[in-house]
Amino acid sequence: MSLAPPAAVVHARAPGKINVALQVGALQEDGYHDVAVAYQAVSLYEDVRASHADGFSVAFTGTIDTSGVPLDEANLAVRAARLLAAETGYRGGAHLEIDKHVPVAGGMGGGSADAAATLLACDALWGTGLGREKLLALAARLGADVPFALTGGTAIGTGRGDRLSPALAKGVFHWVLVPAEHGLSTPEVYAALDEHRERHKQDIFPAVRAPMVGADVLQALRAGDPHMLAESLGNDLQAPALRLRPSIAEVLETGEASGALAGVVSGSGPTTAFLVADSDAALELHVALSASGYRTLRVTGPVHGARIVHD
Ligand SMILES: C[C@](O)(CO)[C@H](O)COP(=O)(O)OP(=O)(O)OC[C@H]1O[C@@H](n2ccc(N)nc2=O)[C@H](O)[C@@H]1O
Ligand SMILES: Nc1ncnc2c1ncn2[C@@H]1O[C@H](COP(=O)(O)OP(=O)(O)OP(=O)(O)O)[C@@H](O)[C@H]1O
Repeated sequence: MSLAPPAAVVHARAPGKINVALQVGALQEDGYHDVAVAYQAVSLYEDVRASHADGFSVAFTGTIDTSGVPLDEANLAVRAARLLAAETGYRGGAHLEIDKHVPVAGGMGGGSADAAATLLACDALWGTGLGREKLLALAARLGADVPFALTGGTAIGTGRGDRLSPALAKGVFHWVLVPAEHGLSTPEVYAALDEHRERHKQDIFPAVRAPMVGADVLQALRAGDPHMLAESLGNDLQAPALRLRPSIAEVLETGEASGALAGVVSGSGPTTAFLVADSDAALELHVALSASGYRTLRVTGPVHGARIVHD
C-alpha cells in the first residue's frame, strides 16, 4: 500500500463572529479587561491556503479592501504561522494566501479568523500534528478572539474572552450586517470606555461590576428564539464605539425602524448587526436598508469553527 503524498497546499476556513452579549469589567494590569462574552460564529468566512516556502509571507485575494492590513510580521496570520513553527521546532516556512470576506477592523474578528485558520492549515501542511487542545493554547497567545475562531458555534468567553465554554444553542439565527467603510481600532474603543468610566466614576456604583452573561441570553440561545434574543442583545463597547463614530447611531435607528427585531454593534464595531426573525425578514430588511443607501451582508449563525477544506 502506498501512502498519499503530503499536500502541497492546505486550505482552512474559519468564521467571523458576532458578540450577542458583551460586558466589560475592570481594566487589569496586563492592559486587558475582564470580559464576559456570548459569541456566535456566523457564515462569513476567511479562506486561508498555506503552501510550503522558505520564509513567511502573506497575500490577500478577494474583493475586500485590505490596503490597511500589514503584510509583514505584524500580520496576525504570519504571527500565527511563526508561533506554531517556533513552538514545534519546525524549520521551514509557509506562504499564506487569504481570501478575505470578513470586514477589516469591523469588530467581527476577521484577523482572528485568519490566525485560527492559519494555525490549523500550517499544522496540517507541516505535519506537526499539534491537535486542537495545543492549538487552542497557542490561539490564546495571539489574541482574545482567536480561540473562539477555532472552536466556532456558540460559546461563552470569560477572562480576556479567551476562556471558552460551549453554550447550548438551538436552530438558526438570521442577521443582516451593515459594514462600515472605515474600521475602528479595538484598543481605542476599550480606551474610550475607560475614559468615560474615569470621568463618571463618582456616578458609577459599584465601581465597575463583575462582567457576566445574563440568564436571559443563555435561555434565548437555548430556545433558538430570535424574539427573546432581541430583548437581550447588549454590548458595553457600543456606547464608546458610537462616541468615536457617531454615524453608527443613524444606522441603528434606520435598521430598527425598517423591521429589525433589534440591532447591536458587533464587538468593538463599527459593523452593526441586526437580528431578524427569518430569511424572509432578512431579505426585507436588506431591501429597506439598500433603499436607504446602506450596503448589507446577510448571514446566519451559529456555524462551525476553523476547519480543513478538501478542495
Ligand atoms: C472586542 C472583542 O472582539 C470582543 O469579542 C474582543 O474583546 C477583542 O478581541 P481581539 O481583537 O482578539 O483582542 P486582542 O488583539 O487580544 O487585543 C487588542 C487590544 O484590545 C484590548 N482588549 C482586548 C480584549 C480584552 N478582553 N480587553 C481589552 O482591553 C486591549 O487594549 C488589547 O491590547
Ligand atoms: N490577517 C489580518 N487580517 C485583518 N487584520 C489584520 C490582520 N493582521 C493584522 N491585522 C490588523 O489588525 C487590526 C484588526 O483587524 P481585524 O479585522 O481583526 O479587526 P476586528 O474584526 O475589529 O477585530 P476584533 O473584533 O477581534 O477586535 C487591523 O488594524 C488590521 O490592520
